[in-house]
Amino acid sequence: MNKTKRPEDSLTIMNELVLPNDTNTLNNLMGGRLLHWMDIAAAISAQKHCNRIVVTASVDNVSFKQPIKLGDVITIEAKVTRSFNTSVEVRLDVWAQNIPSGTKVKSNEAYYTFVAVDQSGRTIPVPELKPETTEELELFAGALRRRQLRLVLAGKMQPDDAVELKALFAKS
Ligand SMILES: CC(=O)SCCNC(=O)CCNC(=O)[C@H](O)C(C)(C)COP(=O)(O)OP(=O)(O)OC[C@H]1O[C@@H](n2cnc3c(N)ncnc32)[C@H](O)[C@@H]1OP(=O)(O)O
Repeated sequence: MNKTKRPEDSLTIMNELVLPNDTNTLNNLMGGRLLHWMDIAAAISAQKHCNRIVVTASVDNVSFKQPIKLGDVITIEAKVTRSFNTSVEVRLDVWAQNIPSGTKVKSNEAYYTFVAVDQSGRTIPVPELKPETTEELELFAGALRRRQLRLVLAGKMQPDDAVELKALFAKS
């Protein structure tokens, strides 16, 4: 059976320079280009955890808080937060750095879900994840609720079965 992994084992850091071909007419990074880079970084991270081919199953809400400008350096950090049966959740943090002015701002956060598949596209089990730090334990706990929310929204889980998610809204 698959060996247990740590979140650190899947850490992936990707850098990209925003070039003219990546921007709109206001010289801002196109959202679709950033989502593409995020998908690649997250897929590499999921593959490091699974040691398998992975496919993107879903992308949670990604908000663009402020424009990223031409010439900025994008840093995308991706790490697996939790594994389930055949799927893993990957968290992404994105920063935009303007090297001449010395500024670096957090621009995006997101969660992507990947499913491990064999050469025929059949889903296969993934290794267990053992969180270690306080932050990793918090992300691990939250991953169960985020999974329930995305599966309910995708019509793949009955709301009544989303026990941990519903508990968030229960009156004490
Ligand atoms: C890196 C890339 O960009 S790859 C290219 C883009 N992605 C693709 O082409 C993927 C196309 N989609 C597929 O191949 C299929 O829908 C799959 C493999 C993702 C899921 O197949 P399904 O037949 O729905 O499989 P099934 O219902 O058995 O679920 C398998 C796993 O997917 C998860 N899953 C299915 N749909 C979703 C969803 N919308 N969101 C999150 N997880 C999902 C399930 O929870 C399950 O995880 P678990 O085994 O850990 O509990």
